[in-house]
Amino acid sequence: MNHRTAPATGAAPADRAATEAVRCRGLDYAFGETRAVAGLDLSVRAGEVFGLLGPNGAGKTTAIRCVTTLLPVSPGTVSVFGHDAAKEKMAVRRLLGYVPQQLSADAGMTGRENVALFARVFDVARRERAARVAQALAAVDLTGAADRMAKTYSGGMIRRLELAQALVSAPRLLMLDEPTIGLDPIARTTVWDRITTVRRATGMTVLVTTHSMEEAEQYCDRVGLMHRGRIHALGTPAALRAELRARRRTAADASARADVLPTLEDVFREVAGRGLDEEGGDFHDVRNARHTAARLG
Ligand SMILES: Nc1ncnc2c1ncn2[C@@H]1O[C@H](COP(=O)(O)OP(=O)(O)OP(=O)(O)O)[C@@H](O)[C@H]1O
Repeated sequence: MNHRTAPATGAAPADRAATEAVRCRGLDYAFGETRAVAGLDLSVRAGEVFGLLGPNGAGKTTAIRCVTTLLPVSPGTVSVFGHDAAKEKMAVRRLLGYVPQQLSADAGMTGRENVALFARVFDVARRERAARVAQALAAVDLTGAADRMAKTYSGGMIRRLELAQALVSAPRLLMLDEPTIGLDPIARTTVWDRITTVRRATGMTVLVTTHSMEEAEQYCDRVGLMHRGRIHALGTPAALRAELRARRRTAADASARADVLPTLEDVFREVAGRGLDEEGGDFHDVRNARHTAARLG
């Protein structure tokens, strides 16, 4: 196993607050007998796009929900830009925008009303609200459809609407749980284009969970491979692939594959071992639709 930690680990707490957007140490979370997160150590650097990858049930959503303060942190510690998620919940919530897996837009309201609701919930100053709502809708290319009911939107538009809801409070940390699940390739690209553009303009940090190796390679600065509640490998996609090739060469792997640059999926399979096949799971997304749970907001 190759588990590297971010350089910020040894920094003084004040420096960390500026350079480390998310810091989890020894995070554990269990649903009854199921230990969903099991001693998670994770550092997300300020300004990066960090991808949390892993098969179904790896614990990604549970870990993200601990960072959002929606689930309690115990045992372990979680901080967001230096604010403790257990002790300073409101300070943490003010710093982040969260796009959950579950649908969070209300079909019976217009796009603008949906975003305005989030602006109120997230305490955007009343006199700034209309402008900020318009700005968030423009950032996701929904200005033209803003006054239509959300029930008339396509899946891709709904996802962009949810992105606008998360962006309206101008978060320093945007957390997205499988943002492109169920979308066609063009809608996926559009969602990522919008995320990338806003990040470039604002310098916000992005923490995303995904099953898509292609998206991780293309859009994430670093990825953490999560399996059974912990990160098992961490680095840039290119570094992780190069390291696996080096390991195969060192192991005097006689097969031709020792010369071929492995894919990110190869890295994951090596990290997770044979457990994936034995459990009948797969690294690929086994769902092609999103959960339709009650609205979050
Ligand atoms: N509300 C819950 N009650 C009971 N068990 C849960 C609950 N939520 C998650 N779990 C269990 O915790 C484990 C981790 O689930 P989690 O949703 O965090 O994984 P994940 O990596 O996000 O998976 P996916 O890729 O399918 O979204 C799984 O075994 C899951 O069955």
